[in-house]
Amino acid sequence: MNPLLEEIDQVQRHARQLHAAAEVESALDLMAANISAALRDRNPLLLCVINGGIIATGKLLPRLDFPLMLDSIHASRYRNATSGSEIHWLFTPTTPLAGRTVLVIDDILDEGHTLRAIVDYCQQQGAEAVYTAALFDKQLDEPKPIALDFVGLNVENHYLFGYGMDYKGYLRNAAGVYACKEVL
Ligand SMILES: O=P(O)(O)OC[C@H]1O[C@H](OP(=O)(O)OP(=O)(O)O)[C@H](O)[C@@H]1O
Ligand code: HPA
Repeated sequence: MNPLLEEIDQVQRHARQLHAAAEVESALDLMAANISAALRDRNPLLLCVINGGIIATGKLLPRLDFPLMLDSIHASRYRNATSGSEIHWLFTPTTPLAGRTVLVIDDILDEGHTLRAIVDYCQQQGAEAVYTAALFDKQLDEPKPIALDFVGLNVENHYLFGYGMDYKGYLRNAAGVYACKEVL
């Protein structure tokens, strides 16, 4: 077998499930209700943070029954690795942000540098208000440079995969939240 696929298989087989799909789906329901209450009358522009935010965004959209627009932004800090470095901007939204209420949607807030940079970018583009949502907020001991307006679940401090979160580019499609076994 391809050595990377073999590693992915090992990681998946040794991983520990932290949250089952049903729990994440209930968290999405609650998140959508909170987003609706806050943004129903704001004609918001939703920004999906590619790649990780695709599942969170795709699952939230049909739960929101008010006028909204969708665009995306691609900022990557991990680039298929398990620790972050500098942010690479791969593309920015084509929809003008000036004067808009923007809701940035991602899979996970980890150290918070990616979301901080995206919010700064939206503000520099003249957005009137910028809200943030992530399906998961990793519980760290250190303070983060940004807090979420809408969050699904608080998650333990491990390297995770599933519901959009990847291990070396794979396992985003896992239907649950899994912690990789720590390599000591
Ligand atoms: O809070 P931080 O420590 O900045 O990490 C969170 C970011 O890291 C992941 O993206 P990644 O850079 O792995 O790109 P991806 O979306 O393609 O997975 C995730 O989707 C968030 O955007
Ligand atoms: O725990 C994580 N898993 C996957 N991608 C991530 N990006 C930041 N933290 C994580």
